Amino acid sequence: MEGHPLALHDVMFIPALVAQASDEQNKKWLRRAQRREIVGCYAQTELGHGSNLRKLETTATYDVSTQEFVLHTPQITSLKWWPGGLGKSSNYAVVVANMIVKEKHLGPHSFLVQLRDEITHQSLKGITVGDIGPKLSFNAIDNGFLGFDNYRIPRTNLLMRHSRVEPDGTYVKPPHAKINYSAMVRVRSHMATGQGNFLAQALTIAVRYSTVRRQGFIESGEQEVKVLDYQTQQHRLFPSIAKAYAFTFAGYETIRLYEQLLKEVDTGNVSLMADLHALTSGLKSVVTHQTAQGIEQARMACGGHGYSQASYISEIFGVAVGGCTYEGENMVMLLQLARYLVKSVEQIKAGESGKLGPLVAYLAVKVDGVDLEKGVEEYMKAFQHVSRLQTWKASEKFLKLLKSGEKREVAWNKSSVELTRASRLHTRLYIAETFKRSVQEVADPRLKEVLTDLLHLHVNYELLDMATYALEDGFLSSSQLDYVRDQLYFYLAKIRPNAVSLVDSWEFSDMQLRSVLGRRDGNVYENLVAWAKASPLNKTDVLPSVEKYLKPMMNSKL
Ligand SMILES: CCCCCCCC/C=C\CCCCCCC/C=C/C(=O)SCCNC(=O)CCNC(=O)[C@H](O)C(C)(C)COP(=O)(O)OP(=O)(O)OC[C@H]1O[C@@H](n2cnc3c(N)ncnc32)[C@H](O)[C@@H]1OP(=O)(O)O
Ligand SMILES: Cc1cc2nc3c(=O)[nH]c(=O)nc-3n(C[C@H](O)[C@H](O)[C@H](O)COP(=O)(O)OP(=O)(O)OC[C@H]3O[C@@H](n4cnc5c(N)ncnc54)[C@H](O)[C@@H]3O)c2cc1C
Repeated sequence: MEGHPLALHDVMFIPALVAQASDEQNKKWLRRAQRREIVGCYAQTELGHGSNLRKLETTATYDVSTQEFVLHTPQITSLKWWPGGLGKSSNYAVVVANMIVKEKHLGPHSFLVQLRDEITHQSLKGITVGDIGPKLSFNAIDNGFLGFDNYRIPRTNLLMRHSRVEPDGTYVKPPHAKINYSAMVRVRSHMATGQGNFLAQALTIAVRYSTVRRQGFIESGEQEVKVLDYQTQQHRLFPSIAKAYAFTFAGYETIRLYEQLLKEVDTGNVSLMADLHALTSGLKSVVTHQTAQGIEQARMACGGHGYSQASYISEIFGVAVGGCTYEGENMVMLLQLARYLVKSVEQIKAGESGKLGPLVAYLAVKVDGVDLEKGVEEYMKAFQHVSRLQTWKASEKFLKLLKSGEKREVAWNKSSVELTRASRLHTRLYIAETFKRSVQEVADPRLKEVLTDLLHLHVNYELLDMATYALEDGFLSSSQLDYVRDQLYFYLAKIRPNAVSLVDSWEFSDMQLRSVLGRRDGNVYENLVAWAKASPLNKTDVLPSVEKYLKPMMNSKL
């Protein structure tokens, strides 16, 4: 859970080679990387810039006389900073640098760069590399810094699957300007399943513990109740169980789309790139945020013992919450999706609704009202309505500011909170729709029934959470919201008997969970005592600090 120093080798280094190095280059590098003869990382972020890639400062200047690129770190803010596995483990890196050929700045490009000697592992001359120090979590990963002092690499170390620099310095452009961002798009495509998994771990711990923990009464005179029987506890945990399933289903879809994109790009078709970028930008942001919230609620649902490291939930939280920042800070990525939404609105206004992609076609179709009692399809229409309403409002705000003479960037900034709201609603619609589609496809009737309950819980919880938007223009009445609330409480109670099975079905082993509270056998109290006794502070009855500090204080006459 704390991460693995070679994680980025598998998660980004190899995928970057697969997607961006030419077949010829990969004959040399890929097999070696796959066999782990070389260990790599993905070095893009710098001390001064992470979000705004166009301002990366590391330069790769082509020297036509030697047919080499000269990598250089011009100032302190240009140091690579954060890449996982860079500090101590990697001897190679895919380095993203601003490429300069014949004095022309050609923007960020990826290079394979050797950092350390393959035998001694010592850093090479011209390279400064090290670890950035302890972090909130992920402390088994050596996130690192890296500087170049006019460090030379062969021309052929530019990853040349999509763009090239010929020996004479002729630049051959890629088929899409952002194709070099593919390693990030890949991780973003996988993040919904990855985060769903983190949320699932925390929920397994909290739900299991909530059936062991007895405290208080619902009806007087009986045995104290399992805390999972409280409606508030169910409300804290069950909507997140639904989300963990929903994120996993949505993630399967984005992984499939990414694989499709890879194949299409190889045949020169880059048409899916904009759609997938918009989709994964929004999904990564919403899923990481809701996962962090869900894990924190799971921790609190375990009361005092949730705060102990014996719960292990704090470590899961630390790792998962990193996802709000890495692979694009959430606000920045929500605004990427917002660009796509605003463009869609502009298309509709220009009478080109027919050209809209399937995920945004609903923006052009108005619905007057819904009958929620008819079922999930009507909820989908309600989600579409709130997303459409907010997307149009935010877009109109931006377009009006533009029309009034504001500069594009200023108008964008003044509309940005509203735009991020639109992106979230659009993404939550997508999650609900993929959840619905996935449940409909389940063949086993008993499984389908339980998952359908979770789906109903999800749509009621989500709609209630978006109620302000739905009430704003009178689309939903307050009596409809009362119906949504009643449904929500109905499904909380209906799911209760299946709650443990729903988390057990994720099949985490005790070794994976590392939680005293979430043990499969439920022997929480005995093991909490054993865990506490094993604490380093309990190795001796009297600590050295007693002689050193406590006694002088206690014996002092002052
Ligand atoms: C087996 C798989 C494993 C995966 C597991 C993951 C699950 C988690 C589980 C465990 C975790 C263990 C490991 C953790 C790993 C953590 C590793 C972390 C790594 C990193 O963080 S790497 C660094 C990531 N950095 C970023 O993400 C930077 C964010 N910034 C950007 O991406 C860009 O700067 C930008 C997109 C914000 C803006 O780019 P730019 O300035 O160049 O472009 P704009 O002017 O804004 O837009 C112009 C135009 O381009 C379009 N565009 C932008 N990007 C793309 C793209 N990628 N594809 C297609 N199109 C793109 C943009 O939409 C604009 O279009 P329009 O003009 O609007 O049409
Ligand atoms: C655990 C972890 C692992 C990482 N691993 C890697 C790795 O392997 N390789 C790698 O290269 N990098 C890695 N990173 C770096 C990571 O990708 C960046 O930190 C991330 O992209 C955010 O960029 P930043 O740090 O520049 O944030 P900043 O952009 O400085 O964000 C600060 C604030 O400014 C806001 N902001 C910035 N730009 C805008 C804008 N245009 N509009 C509105 N608000 C804005 C943000 O929303 C945020 O609130 C890792 C980071 C972490 C935490």
